[in-house]
Amino acid sequence: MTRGLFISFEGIDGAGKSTHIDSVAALFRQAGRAVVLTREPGGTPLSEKLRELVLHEPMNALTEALLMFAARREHLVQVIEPALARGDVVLCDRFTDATFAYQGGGRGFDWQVLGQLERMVQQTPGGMLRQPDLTVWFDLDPAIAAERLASARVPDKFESQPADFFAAVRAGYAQRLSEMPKRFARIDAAQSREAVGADVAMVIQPWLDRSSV
Ligand SMILES: Nc1ncnc2c1ncn2[C@@H]1O[C@H](COP(=O)(O)OP(=O)(O)O)[C@@H](O)[C@H]1O
Ligand SMILES: Cc1cn([C@H]2C[C@H](O)[C@@H](COP(=O)(O)OP(=O)(O)O)O2)c(=O)[nH]c1=O
Repeated sequence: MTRGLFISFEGIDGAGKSTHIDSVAALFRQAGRAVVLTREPGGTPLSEKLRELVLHEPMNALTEALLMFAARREHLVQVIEPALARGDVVLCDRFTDATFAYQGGGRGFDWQVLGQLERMVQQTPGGMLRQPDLTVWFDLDPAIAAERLASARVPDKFESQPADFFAAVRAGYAQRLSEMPKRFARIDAAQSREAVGADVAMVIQPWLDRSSV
């Protein structure tokens, strides 16, 4: 049976993730794979309710971190683990690196405590720590992301944060990459849409090759 594949997409708000995820899904479908396209916070009816709360209500930093992990636990148990067990490709718009980057880097919440929650929440049925096989990080200067977003949409709780918040979020992503370099692919998201798309296709290619054997 084909092995399941778990890919997450990360970056500060406005870095370009949503622009490219559908084309990655199309590439895997062309290679004959079943694709589950999902997102965090969210991905199940309960987790989507938690998303509404966490993106729109002011709250304490620990409450925010716990709600992110509560939504993630449901998402893992109800959607991600069953899909991987079937051998599907799971493409997830944000996963735990976002919690380290936003709640850890951006809000300054304790990194070690996030690590403890990660180990508790992401334990697989077989007792392993579930992590994405590949994390595509759209790395972008917050000033460029802010310019792109200004004309694009009404900001939510995080998107309306000041530039130094996003500089800290970006540093949080860089820290995660330095801790787990093997699963990360950093994309220079300041390039044109076409160039970013080509880089994304390049980092996906080895996983597509494995899909067609
Ligand atoms: N490479 C790019 N150059 C210029 N604008 C871009 C680029 N990639 C995406 N955008 C635009 O920037 C905005 C944010 O992109 P989006 O994909 O929604 O970001 P994210 O999902 O990471 O928040 C959108 O209006 C999108 O059309
Ligand atoms: C998954 C996750 C997201 N977030 C934040 C990042 C984003 O600002 C917001 C929602 O992400 P996203 O789905 O990228 O928003 P949009 O659909 O508007 O592009 O939640 C966290 O703070 N911690 C987390 O663990």
